[in-house]
Amino acid sequence: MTGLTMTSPLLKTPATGATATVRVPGTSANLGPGFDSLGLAVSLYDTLSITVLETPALEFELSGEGVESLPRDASHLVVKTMDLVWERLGYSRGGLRVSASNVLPHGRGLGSSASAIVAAIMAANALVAPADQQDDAWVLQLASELEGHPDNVAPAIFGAVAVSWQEAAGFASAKVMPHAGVIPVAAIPDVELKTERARGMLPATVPHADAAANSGRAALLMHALSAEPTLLLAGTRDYLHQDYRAEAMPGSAALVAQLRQEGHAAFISGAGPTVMTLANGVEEAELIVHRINELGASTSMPAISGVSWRVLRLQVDLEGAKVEVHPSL
Ligand SMILES: Nc1ncnc2c1ncn2[C@@H]1O[C@H](COP(=O)(O)OP(=O)(O)O)[C@@H](O)[C@H]1O
Ligand SMILES: N[C@@H](CCOP(=O)(O)O)C(=O)O
Repeated sequence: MTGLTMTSPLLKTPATGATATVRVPGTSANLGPGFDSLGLAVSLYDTLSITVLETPALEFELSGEGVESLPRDASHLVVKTMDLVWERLGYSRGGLRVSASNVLPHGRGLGSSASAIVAAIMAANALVAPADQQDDAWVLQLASELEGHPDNVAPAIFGAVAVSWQEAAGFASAKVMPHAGVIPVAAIPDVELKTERARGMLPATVPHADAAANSGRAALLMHALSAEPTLLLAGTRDYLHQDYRAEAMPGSAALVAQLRQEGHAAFISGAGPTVMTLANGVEEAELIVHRINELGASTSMPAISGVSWRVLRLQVDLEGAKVEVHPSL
């Protein structure tokens, strides 16, 4: 490691030889009625390691999701995001080795782009001189700006359940610990839906009655999630986005409807098409896993069985993204 050097009178460079490693959870946003504001972190993790090279090369060691399709140049989301961080902090990039082990599926509503942005910001921030490093509130602000909404990035940074909002001063978020009985079950279809496309399906305005009903459910959901999980089914009812997007994910819409009819708190995870269900305890979680597999195998509901589902019983991640630097700066 050669330490921090000056490339011009104005720009510093990150410490060559140092490696920052970030482990970042995936997230499930909206949780039904919390469009663009609520999200929770789940126990699926991407790992990103960035090494600052002495040469100007960009090297990529990618594995897992997106290995065939992600760019291997400065247009890679991680590199673009790190460049922006360093520009804002008065640094310039030289060469980098980007090693990414991607577990989060892309375009499925589990916040892969948000987690990649958070990991990149945290890695870039950890590689500048300690005096230039920024706090988590700064990370939240920049990540929300880049993602366009805070509901995925906040739980990816802080873990647990995040309630996020925006005002003149910027984005902010409160961390809420879930009741220990809450278990997320993800049903991930083998089809992708870009968040951008799903956002384009939303109307510019909604009826006041829907907005009012949605506010009540969002408030109820926070009580259900933190104190009374028997109310999760009522608390996860959404009026603002799921119906408008259903035609882009008919199998997911059918699965949500069927699980809710059977009494389980199912909703579209983020912009979809993953279906997330919040179980109240292990017994209900096992029942939900069994039931989704059964519906997927039965010919009686072709909208559901026409899709191939990967069903995962998860946990709520309580800690959020973690970064380590070797050797330490
Ligand atoms: N780990 C990653 N590294 C680089 N780019 C990523 C990564 N994860 C996601 N992306 C980019 O984000 C896109 C998916 O974003 P989006 O449509 O918002 O879906 P998601 O719900 O998974 O966030 C991918 O197609 C890819 O371009
Ligand atoms: N509130 C956003 C959430 C998008 O989440 P993602 O995991 O699909 O990126 C929306 O509903 O558009």
